[in-house]
Amino acid sequence: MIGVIGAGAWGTALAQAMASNGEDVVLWARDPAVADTINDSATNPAYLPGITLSPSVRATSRIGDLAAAEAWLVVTPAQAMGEVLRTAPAGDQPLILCCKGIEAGTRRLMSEVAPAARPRSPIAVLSGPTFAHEVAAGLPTAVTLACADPALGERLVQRIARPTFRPYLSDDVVGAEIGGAVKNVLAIACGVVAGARLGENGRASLIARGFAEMSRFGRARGARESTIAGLSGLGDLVLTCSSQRSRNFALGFGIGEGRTAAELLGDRRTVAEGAFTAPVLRAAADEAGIDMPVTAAVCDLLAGAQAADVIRTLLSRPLRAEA
Ligand SMILES: NC(=O)c1ccc[n+]([C@@H]2O[C@H](COP(=O)([O-])OP(=O)(O)OC[C@H]3O[C@@H](n4cnc5c(N)ncnc54)[C@H](O)[C@@H]3O)[C@@H](O)[C@H]2O)c1
Ligand SMILES: O=P(O)(O)OC[C@H](O)CO
Repeated sequence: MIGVIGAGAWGTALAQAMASNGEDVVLWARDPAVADTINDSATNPAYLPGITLSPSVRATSRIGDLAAAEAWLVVTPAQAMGEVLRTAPAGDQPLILCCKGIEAGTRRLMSEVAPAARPRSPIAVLSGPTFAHEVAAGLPTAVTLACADPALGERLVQRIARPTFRPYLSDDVVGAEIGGAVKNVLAIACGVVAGARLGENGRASLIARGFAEMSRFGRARGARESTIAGLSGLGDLVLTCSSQRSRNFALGFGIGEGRTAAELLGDRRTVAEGAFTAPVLRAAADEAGIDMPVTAAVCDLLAGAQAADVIRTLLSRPLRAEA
């Protein structure tokens, strides 16, 4: 049996993907009403409308019910992960961390938060181009499964692979996490370009310059170039920077159209992780002397700056060599 912690869009989709071969899945929802609805109707209309869940997905709001699962997929918002893991039942199950973000305040990656909350559990990171609805519908994708222990990583890859869900093994945990966290910030920027009707050229340029930022930050934190250029980095960056289905892109789109970040975030029920990651990323980059102008621009927009002013500032930076 596999446990899934968090019954939002991605947790529910992963539960469905894991259950697609009849595997028993226990899915923890913070809200008892969400767990009841999943068990009563085999749907999660609040977070993943239009998907009928397999009968082998059983939801619970009692986190102790996860004790019997042999591994846990951890799929809470990044800012809540440490707190949720501290309330989970004792044990040494491997944790597959699926949240994409950096903890505010501590500036820790999820792979640093989890062992502090749960020292006996080994960890892996799952990240890549994965819109929840597509994965739940059985459409194909490939992801990075990063684990420092190659034997455990291989075991987990075999355990979670499904015909249309292909994990590629890596030992670069930090690299996999940085791609997932940074692309959310860059997706907000690309959404602004689209919302402000600045054209496809501008969006493609921003993806490439954003990728340069992701690479610089990754290098400084010890990530491998090949990971940043892989599924969890470039793969997810391209996906999230290209579609209104991305919550981060949609947030940026609204800002580009002239609405304020505060107003857009106030309207949200679901998480746009880039809004939390951007200020932490900017602070970490500033401290380390890493140039991240797109990230800084996103922070200014989230703080209420006018899109037109921020775009003008970005475009008037001194010309420089590309590399
Ligand atoms: N949706 C996707 O397509 C997708 C794909 C890959 C990764 N992710 C990542 O997975 C993580 C979860 O995203 P999601 O799409 O499931 O989010 P979501 O907004 O759909 O759902 C968030 C879930 O977390 C719960 N929650 C909110 N605050 C909480 C708290 N303080 N403690 C515990 N639970 C809390 C909510 O009740 C909800 O069940 C994010 O880090 C996201 O970046 C999402
Ligand atoms: O909807 P977003 O922007 O949170 O993106 C979802 C996934 O991370 C895409 O891989």
